[in-house]
Amino acid sequence: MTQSVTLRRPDDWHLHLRDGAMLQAVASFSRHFGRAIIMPNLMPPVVTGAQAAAYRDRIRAALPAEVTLRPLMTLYLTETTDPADVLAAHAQGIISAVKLYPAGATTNSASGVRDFDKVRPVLEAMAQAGIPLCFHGEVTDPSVDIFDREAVFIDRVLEPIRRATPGLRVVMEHITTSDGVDYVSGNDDIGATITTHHLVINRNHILAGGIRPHYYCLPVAKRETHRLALRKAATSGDVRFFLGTDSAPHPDSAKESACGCAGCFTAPNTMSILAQVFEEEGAIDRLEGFTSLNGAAFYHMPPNEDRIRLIKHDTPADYPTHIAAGDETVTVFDPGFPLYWHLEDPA
Ligand SMILES: NC(=O)N[C@@H](CC(=O)O)C(=O)O
Ligand SMILES: [Zn+2]
Ligand SMILES: [Zn+2]
Repeated sequence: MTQSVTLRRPDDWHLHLRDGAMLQAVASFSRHFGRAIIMPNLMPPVVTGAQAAAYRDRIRAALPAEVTLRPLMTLYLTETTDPADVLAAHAQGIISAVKLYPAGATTNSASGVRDFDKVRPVLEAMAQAGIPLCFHGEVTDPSVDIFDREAVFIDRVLEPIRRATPGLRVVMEHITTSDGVDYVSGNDDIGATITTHHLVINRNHILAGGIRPHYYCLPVAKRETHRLALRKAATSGDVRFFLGTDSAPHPDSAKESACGCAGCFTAPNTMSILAQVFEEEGAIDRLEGFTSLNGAAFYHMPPNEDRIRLIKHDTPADYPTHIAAGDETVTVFDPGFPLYWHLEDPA
């Protein structure tokens, strides 16, 4: 008997599409999504409404005509961001959210925030206008162990900012710990994205039996208990948790290096992997909430009207192991198991 599941078209609430040749190479791998929150950590970053509008137009131009993916733009918050520009970009429908990177926390985050008091006026304006703030939730204090940086961020940064700015709606991006799950579950005005890869790998996958640069991302995958907590949260039906793939392509030459950069490229096979994960958890009926309903509700947008279908076959789906991007290659995330769920689009 063939198993199949029909979902409202999913959305990706955290996606890196990059720019230039990389954008051209990766954009259509996200074609099965209805909308995607586009991360602004380009070099240089997307900091003004005008830059966001120009980047949105480059993304649209990179997508084939038949692809319906709608890019939802974000601004990269800096200590000199002008609250009036944020409000205007939002009022004009150019941006859907603002992204806060603690300076130095992750790829292209050097222009991020060091002194959180400096961004208080912007955050207050955002709270008033109902503009969501997306956090890369890790402290950068070198004395904090890399595996503890998310938990420490909650206590030192997230909770104080939320207390000081009542009504600010925040998304804790790509949570990786049970601390993140517990914090989000116990609060209002907060949502969390969970990536595909953090539902699949723990830190052993990166480090045991040889170092695997294509499993290295930030926040770094944690121990198995945390992966299990993420799987439980994603499949729980709690509307605060939704999909943000954090698909983050890098050239293989930059990953397979003495100082390899962070990011997993999961756009091509994300939906097949998620169907497998949700099936394993006995929660295939909750996949739609996670991929297609909860995030839209958080962003106060209607769910997509059209549907996609996933069908379980006897033979694994055929995904590329690498794609070409200009003169470079990019490795596609390998979940380590065969993918029997095939995406059929449209239903
Ligand atoms: N997640 C990652 O490991 N990398 C992202 C940045 C980010 O989302 O933190 C990237 O831009 O490559
Ligand atoms: Zn991040
Ligand atoms: Zn990201």
